Amino acid sequence: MDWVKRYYILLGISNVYVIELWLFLCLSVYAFAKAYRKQPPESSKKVVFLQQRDRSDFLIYKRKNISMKIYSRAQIYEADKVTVEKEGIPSINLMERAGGYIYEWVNERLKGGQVPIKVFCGIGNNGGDGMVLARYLIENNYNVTTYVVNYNNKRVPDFLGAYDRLKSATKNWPIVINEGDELPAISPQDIVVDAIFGIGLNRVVQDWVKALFTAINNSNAYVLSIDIPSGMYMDMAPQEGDVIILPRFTLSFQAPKLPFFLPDTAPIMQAWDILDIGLDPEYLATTATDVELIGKQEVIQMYRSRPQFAHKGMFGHSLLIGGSYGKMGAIILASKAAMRAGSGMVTAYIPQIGVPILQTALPEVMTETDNFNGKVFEEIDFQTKANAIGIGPGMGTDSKTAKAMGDFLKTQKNPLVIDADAINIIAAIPELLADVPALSIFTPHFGELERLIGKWEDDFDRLEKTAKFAKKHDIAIVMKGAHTITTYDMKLYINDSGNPGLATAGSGDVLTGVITGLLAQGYHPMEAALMGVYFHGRAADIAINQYGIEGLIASDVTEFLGRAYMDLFAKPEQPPQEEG
Ligand SMILES: NC(=O)C1=CN([C@@H]2O[C@H](COP(=O)(O)OP(=O)(O)OC[C@H]3O[C@@H](n4cnc5c(N)ncnc54)[C@H](OP(=O)(O)O)[C@@H]3O)[C@@H](O)[C@H]2O)[C@@H](O)CC1
Ligand SMILES: Nc1ncnc2c1ncn2[C@@H]1O[C@H](COP(=O)(O)OP(=O)(O)O)[C@@H](O)[C@H]1O
Ligand SMILES: [K+]
Repeated sequence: MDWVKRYYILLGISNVYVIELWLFLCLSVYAFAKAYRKQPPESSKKVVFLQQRDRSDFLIYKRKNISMKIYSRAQIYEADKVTVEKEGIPSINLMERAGGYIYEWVNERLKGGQVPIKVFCGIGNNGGDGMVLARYLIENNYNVTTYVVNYNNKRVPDFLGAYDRLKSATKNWPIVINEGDELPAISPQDIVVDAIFGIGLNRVVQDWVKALFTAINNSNAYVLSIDIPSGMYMDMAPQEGDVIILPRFTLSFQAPKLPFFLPDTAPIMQAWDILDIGLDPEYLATTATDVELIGKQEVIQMYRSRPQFAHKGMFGHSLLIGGSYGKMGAIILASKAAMRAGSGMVTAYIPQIGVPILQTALPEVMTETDNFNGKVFEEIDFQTKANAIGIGPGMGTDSKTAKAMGDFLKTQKNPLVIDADAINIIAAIPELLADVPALSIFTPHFGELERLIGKWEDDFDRLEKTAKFAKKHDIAIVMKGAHTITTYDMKLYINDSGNPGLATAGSGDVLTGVITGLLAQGYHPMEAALMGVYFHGRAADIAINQYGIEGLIASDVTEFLGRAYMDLFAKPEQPPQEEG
């Protein structure tokens, strides 16, 4: 190594050990500087993971202390704009931040593992996020191939900026895929990052891009979608022939998107999480949205605790009207649920034939009956001074009952809870709607809803038609199902609790009782509706720990209502402390 010696002599240093030490120090400084340059921005330490898996086969997500609004596309773009203006940063810095957060998320899980990662980027800002992620991965020695899916010649400036930064950081330049090119081979061992389309997708995707989506879906690779699965629209239902990327996981920025909760698209979302990318908190907090997610934090704000010297007269008298020969169980379920929801007193108004059944089943509940000895109601006339009335469970749609209900509605001024056959009667005789008190709460499942408002084309059409119907008649409509959505005054409230165990006979009757019981306690009808739906779902979420999803029956939900209340203020479980 003559050249090394000559170099030492040039520097006037003869002691070879000192030289080695000097070389070692230089190399260390260089390595440290290089490693430091690779770190994602400091702000990315604030990554917030909002959800976690409760069961591996069925996912129930929990959110941390964050109030969830569901923003429109225009509002997200505005949040973006306000954030960069307020922070005085170029918009590409926000993209860097978002890409840095995703990198952290991936790195925490892969810990440097050499799985082949294929990052597919579009040419918009979603593609830009993918480019930033790819650069961090490459700089940190992951095994990455980056692709540009060239579906449009309008490459946006921040995408181009991120593209240039990637090209100057590595010789490993992205492979551009154009229409007609052979699609890359994807193996089941790959990780695919889907940054092709984000919330900007606004029309049907070209066929060759659909073919790429299909290849990704058929590859069996682990797919991570950025912000929203490519091919899923933010504000409209999938169109005939659409292909949507099917991710194992979606990392969505700042807040969930509406299609994550709708029956046509939610099943695609195997699992998802929210990344807080630091959009302006003031804008997020003060912007009113048409859609909100209702979970524990929102319900805590509505909940009123009981004073020490409380007596039953302070918590209202619920009247549940329903039941018929063979269907007395429905009104029993509703009445008991009203008691468990905290109603001070409960009376069931039932046909005479049901009195012994109800009195045997529920000692706490009083009964009133009509003056006829039939199997169904022939009149609805009672003495009970009720604070809230729920009507419909098990009532039947006999013409005599329908006539009795019409007469009853004419006498009512306060909001009612209207369920099951009471909805069916109104759907069959729409003139009755004129006599329904303002702010009454209808609780239809999809079949009852269709009878009430007519057919719909898809989820978005259903939401719009239902919201308009509710607005026109000044009522609230609780669209029951997975992620029950309640609408009033053109706003939508998505429930965040519940599980498929609730798909069992009588669980809707329980919900009617819960909402009526809350209304009787003096909650505003919208509070009663939103809290009722939440508690009902939460009780079921707790109950399945004991009964399992298949084993859950409606009365179990009632039994666990108290636990759902207690859970409002339960401390979150602490993860086990690591030793050492
Ligand atoms: N605040 C945040 O949350 C932040 C969000 N960020 C990220 O930005 C993403 C949204 O980006 P984006 O607006 O550029 O849209 P993106 O989805 O990349 O699509 C690109 C363009 O494609 C076009 N286009 C639409 N449909 C088409 C079709 N079928 N076939 C062909 N072209 C079609 C359409 O343009 P058009 O042709 O209609 O003018 C569209 O603009 C967002 O999801 C998130 O990842 C972060 O970077 C920073 C903070
Ligand atoms: N897959 C599901 N996930 C969450 N909740 C569900 C699911 N299926 C049904 N539910 C809930 O269970 C209840 C069913 O009500 P309904 O169909 O009226 O039952 P029933 O007529 O038997 O009383 C509703 O509150 C609905 O939101
Ligand atoms: K995407």
